[in-house]
Amino acid sequence: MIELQGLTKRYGDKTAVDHLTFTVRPGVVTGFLGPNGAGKSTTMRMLLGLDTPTSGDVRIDGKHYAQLSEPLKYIGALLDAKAIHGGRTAYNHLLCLAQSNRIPRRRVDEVLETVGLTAVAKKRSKGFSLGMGQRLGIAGALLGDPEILMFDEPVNGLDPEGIHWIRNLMKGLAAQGRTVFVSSHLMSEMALTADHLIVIGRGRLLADTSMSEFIERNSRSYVRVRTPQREQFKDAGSAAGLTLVESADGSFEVPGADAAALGELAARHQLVLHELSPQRASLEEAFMQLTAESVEYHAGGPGPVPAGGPWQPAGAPGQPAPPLPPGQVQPPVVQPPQPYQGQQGPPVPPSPYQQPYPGQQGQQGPPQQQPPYQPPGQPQWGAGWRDSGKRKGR
Ligand SMILES: Nc1ncnc2c1ncn2[C@@H]1O[C@H](COP(=O)(O)OP(=O)(O)OP(=O)(O)O)[C@@H](O)[C@H]1O
Repeated sequence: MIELQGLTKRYGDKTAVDHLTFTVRPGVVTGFLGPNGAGKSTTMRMLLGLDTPTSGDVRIDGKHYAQLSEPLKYIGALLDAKAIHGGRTAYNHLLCLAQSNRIPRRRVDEVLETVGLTAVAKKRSKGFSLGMGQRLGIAGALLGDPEILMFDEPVNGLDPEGIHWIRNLMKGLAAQGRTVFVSSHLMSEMALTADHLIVIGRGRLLADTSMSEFIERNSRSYVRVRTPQREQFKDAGSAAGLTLVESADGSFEVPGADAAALGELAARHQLVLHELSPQRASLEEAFMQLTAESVEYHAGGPGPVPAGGPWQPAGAPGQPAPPLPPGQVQPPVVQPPQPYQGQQGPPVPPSPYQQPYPGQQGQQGPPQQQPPYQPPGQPQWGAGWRDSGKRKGR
């Protein structure tokens, strides 16, 4: 578990992290989102003791990072894939990490196999592509078989197969009851991976809620209707007290409507429908809606949220988001995460360790959104050396 209490970091006049209080719980993948410069990396650095908080506190399983002996056995992190000694081979890089935390040498081979880098283990990392560097960073995070894993933009530079692999890896680690905290700008990927979301903007907490609640609260749902009898449908809808918004493509958007009721309305008036589909915003749309006021670095051209566009915050249908006074942010949306699956959920699947990533040795990847690696009877790596008393400081 990771706990932040009033965590604040100032660099001169700049407040990078502003009184952040939240808890990252085990058993779920928690996504950490925010626009560029929101303070995600600074928060993660403070967690690992790489930056000192100006005020507030951050703890890992109740301890400060500096209090952990052999910290790789508690928390594994990938912050910057390029932050490695380029002259070292992948194997030696991991061996150095392992030896500094009294992790057995055989574990290096295991994590290299897990991330699919065995074939290049003896190559210097300075020749690695971005994706290979990411894999090496992930291997380092997994090295100590920690209960807490933290990844800053882990899919950066990974090919589609690699993205699929890391998604399943993270879900599998969470399903084992571990704490998985991951930042990403790839909203489509986050939507597939994270169960819970922490969203920050300009260093402040904007939301701490489940994925579904986040999308529901920060977007508007509607039903799309397409009919060749547009005028008759308009009349029938108006008579029923519905608001019909005509789209440029000729379809109607009916906010707050129930698709079944609309179908029955059309049937009563003997109207032909070519489409009747409930629409829900994507995570990306909900994210842009919530963080619109917090974006510091805009590209040229129109802003990130279409003014008066179809997506409006929940509770204000048909109205653009009201501007906030300077220096203020929306009150955070805070909802407790789902119960720890390790306690109340289905049995925890075996460790993914020792399984090469999909594509290695011609293996097929597991189906999307399924726990990834379920080799029956596969021993969980780490149990041996942990039980033999080598794990210190717990
Ligand atoms: N060492 C530093 N000195 C001064 N300012 C810093 C330092 N590190 C970060 N900042 C500033 O703090 C703010 C937060 O930066 P941070 O890198 O944590 O954001 P981020 O959410 O990780 O952004 P991105 O998504 O672009 O990686 C930014 O305005 C950044 O310029």
